[in-house]
Amino acid sequence: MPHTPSPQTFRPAGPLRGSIAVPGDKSISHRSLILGAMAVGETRVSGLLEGEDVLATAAALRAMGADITREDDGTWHVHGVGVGGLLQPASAIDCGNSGTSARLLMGLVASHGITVSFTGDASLSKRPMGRVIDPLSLMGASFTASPGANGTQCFPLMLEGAHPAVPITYRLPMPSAQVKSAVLLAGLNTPGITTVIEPVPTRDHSERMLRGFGAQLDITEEDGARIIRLTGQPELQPQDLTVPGDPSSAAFFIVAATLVEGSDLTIRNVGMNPTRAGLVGVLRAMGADIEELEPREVGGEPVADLRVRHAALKGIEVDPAVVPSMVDEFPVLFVAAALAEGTTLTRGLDELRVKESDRLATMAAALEAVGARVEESEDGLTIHGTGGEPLRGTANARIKTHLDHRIAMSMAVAGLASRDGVEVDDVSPIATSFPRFESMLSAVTPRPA
Ligand SMILES: O=C(O)C1=C[C@@H](OP(=O)(O)O)[C@@H](O)[C@H](O)C1
Ligand SMILES: C=C(OP(=O)(O)O)C(=O)O
Repeated sequence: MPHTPSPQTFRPAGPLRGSIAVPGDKSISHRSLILGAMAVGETRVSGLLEGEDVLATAAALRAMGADITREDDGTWHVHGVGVGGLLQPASAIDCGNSGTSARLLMGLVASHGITVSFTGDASLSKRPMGRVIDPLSLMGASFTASPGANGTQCFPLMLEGAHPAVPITYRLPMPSAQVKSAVLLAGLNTPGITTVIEPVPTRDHSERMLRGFGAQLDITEEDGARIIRLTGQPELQPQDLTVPGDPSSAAFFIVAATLVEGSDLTIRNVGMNPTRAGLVGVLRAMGADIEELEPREVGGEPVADLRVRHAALKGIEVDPAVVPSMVDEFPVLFVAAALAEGTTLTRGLDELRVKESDRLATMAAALEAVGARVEESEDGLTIHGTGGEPLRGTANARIKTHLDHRIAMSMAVAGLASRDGVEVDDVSPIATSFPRFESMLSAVTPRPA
């Protein structure tokens, strides 16, 4: 079906005030459905993110035999097929815009004796799949992929799973939780021990949840690398799960409240897993006022309420070591940097070029279009901030979002801190990760009379 864009203008607004709870964590939501589908019996999930990406994972798992339903009270029930129990789907699995669905499901399927076609939207079809094809091929799966730009292997593709698959030891060539998780999920139905070596730690939700479902997972550290060993073919036990709020969704409100004068906003139930919470530390180093209230644990993950008050920001040099813990938050950090006093320098962001869009090029163009001063390098942006002066906004131009939800939401935040407002070309991709973003933003930002 051809995609019909929905343009939208985000205008300057008054202070953000009150209290909100952002929707469930996208990464944890995908994993709770996937591991629920691999358990025998009923897993119950509350707080699941009902965004298009997660719904694509649910539809895929249903097509392969899991029974997944939603109760009127918002609780999801997953009746799993057990490790090794996936069935051949009747038609292609459509992952939509979701890299996480694509790569995690490819891993899951790779050690089942089934053949599956995978498809996705125009954005997903440009993203590199060789990074999961390589290790999954070593495990015995075979692939017929579509050729992408510069010799990459892309969607649509056909995956013929291996049964039995071969356990491997795989050292991640790039910091990617999706690749790590794909290999571990393939390892579930593989006899013996599958090992992933992670030189740079990435989000660890898969590891936490695999243990929670009863898999045997040994994690050690050697020379700064994490070594994760999964014993194959466990019987996973169904769980009652609560998904914490998504720090990547909270990020837009954290930055918006920091930038708009007079703001005092509390964001409840935000996941604070150290492998995800890098943005809070970087914003604090820039001068942000973010208070952590009632730190606690929800569903095996650290969580807190965040009280964010307006503060003037200063540009900094962002340590490349924090990149994996805030990889999806850079687009909105760039907006914060554009309004800070002085220069913000970012490096080590090569992975941003292979997300829903090339987020370095897309954000450099978007910020320039609203009057910011930006220099793009191979692996980062250097941004010379206005020192708090509002950005000009889009005059007669529309920001190109390239089917990228994070660009649309980041530029919506830029609109709040602009003089003339910011018009983005398409807000529909926001529904992939944060369907209620616009209504929540309106609820906490009364328009100036
Ligand atoms: O594992 C996950 O749930 C995710 C991992 C990250 O991708 P990479 O593994 O490609 O870095 C992140 O950008 C994505 O939004 C979600
Ligand atoms: C990169 C993202 O997601 P995915 O890889 O699942 O498409 C994101 O949500 O920013």
